[in-house]
Parts: sequence; C-alpha cells; structure tokens
Amino acid sequence: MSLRLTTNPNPNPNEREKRRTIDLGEGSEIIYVPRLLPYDESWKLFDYLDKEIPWTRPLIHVYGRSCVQPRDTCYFAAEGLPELQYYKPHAYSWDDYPPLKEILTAVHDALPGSSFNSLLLNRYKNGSDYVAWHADDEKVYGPTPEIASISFGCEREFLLKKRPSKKTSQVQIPTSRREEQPATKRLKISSQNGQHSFVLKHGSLLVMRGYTQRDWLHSVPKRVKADAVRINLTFRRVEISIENSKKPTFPC
Ligand SMILES: O=C(O)CCC(=O)C(=O)O
Ligand SMILES: [Fe+2]
Repeated sequence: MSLRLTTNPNPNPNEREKRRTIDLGEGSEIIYVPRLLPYDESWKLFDYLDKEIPWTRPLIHVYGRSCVQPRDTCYFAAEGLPELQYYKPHAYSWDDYPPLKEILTAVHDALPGSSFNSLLLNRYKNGSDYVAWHADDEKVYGPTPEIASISFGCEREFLLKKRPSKKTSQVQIPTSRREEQPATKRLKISSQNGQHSFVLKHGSLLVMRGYTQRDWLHSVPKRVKADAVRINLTFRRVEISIENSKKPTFPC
C-alpha cells in the first residue's frame, strides 16, 4: 500500500495555521497540529494499521505485580537499538510496513531536525481501554526526549499534569500564560488547575518536547462514551549508549 504522502502533507492552509505551541513552562513544550495528515488518507492508514499490524495485549510486570496492558500494542525499532526496560517487546522492522515509513516522513517534514528511530503503537478498542498516568522517561530516550504522537480514528482525551519532582518545584501555570493561548476552545484544548487536556483528532500530531517527560505525566483516561477504535503512534528516538538504565514511571 502506498499513500504517496507528500513532504507537505497538509494541503489546507487554514489547517496548517492551527499549529499551536503550548509553553508548559520551565523548558517543557507541547506542539499540536490538528490535521497533519489529510482526512481521507488518515482513514486509509487507520484501516491498514488496524488490519496489518501484529497487535498484542501483553502482560506487564510492574512494582511486583502483573497486569494485562489495557490496550493493544506493537513496537518497531531500527536495527541494533537497546531494548526498552518497562517491558521487552519484540521489535519489528518498519521496512516491512511501508505506510509506517510514509507517516514517519510526514512527521520528520513537520518537525525539521528530528530523527526518530523507534515507534510504539497503541490500539484502544473502545473507551474502556486506556493508558494510565506515566512519563516516557526511560533513560534510553535521553534527558529531553522528543515524542511525536499521531492519532487515527476515535477522538480521545489526552491529559497532562505536572508531577512533583526533586528537580523542580511544583508550580502552577500562571493564568496569564494560559490566556495567551488563542482559540484553544475551538481546537478543544483546555487548561484547568495546571492540568492540560487535548482532544486528539483523527490525523493529528501532538509533540512533547524539552523536559515534558521529566516534569509532567500524561494519560489517555477511560471514557465510557468513546465507542470506537483509536490507533495511536508514538515516534521516539532511542539513544545508542545506555548504562544504568532506570525503570520508567509506567504503572500499566
Ligand atoms: O495514546 C496516546 O495518545 C498516548 C500513548 C502514550 O502515552 C504512550 O504510548 O506512551
Ligand atoms: Fe506516553
């Protein structure tokens, strides 16, 4: 399957203008592009991913207990990268899945200077599937990981909240800064009590940058009203040298 995504995959200038950068403060930043990929192509990609990806629902061992991960998952990585620590998934090669490479090209075009070499996919069958509060802070990603997240299918809420940290004090985002962000309501982005909420649209891109993994937690909570499948791709960069890998903050 070839979708021939162009290097500028967003043909609608109005959509392109909706790219938002949200400064979380203290070196953490979110970028949100509501339509990175054209709507119809995004549905073709959804169907392809739903059918062709070798999804599994693994058993995860954390904090001395086991739980079935509450969503389907699959992992892709360039050859020779170190393993992930929070669970050790089989690493598939995206050479065998050309549409994944086309999506990666679109992401690289949108984020000049980025160079992702691994990909974690999630499939949420309905609103009972979720990802709990966590940070993607495995040492393999380095101190300031850039994580690019693409969503397809059912819109789901993505939440961010500040986490208590030894390195930084727990500071609320000033109201004034929140008000500087234009048109957040139209884009279904909101902030309350220092917590941020994004409704991730079909074909959208959300990027976490800077110290977001060190200072913030994120989640996709259960939503009873979400009655359809959502597929999410998170592109990451694994650094080659790892020593003393630390366990990530990933409950389930
Ligand atoms: O599904 C999402 O939007 C987020 C997934 C996520 O946080 C992860 O895979 O680490
Ligand atoms: Fe995550």
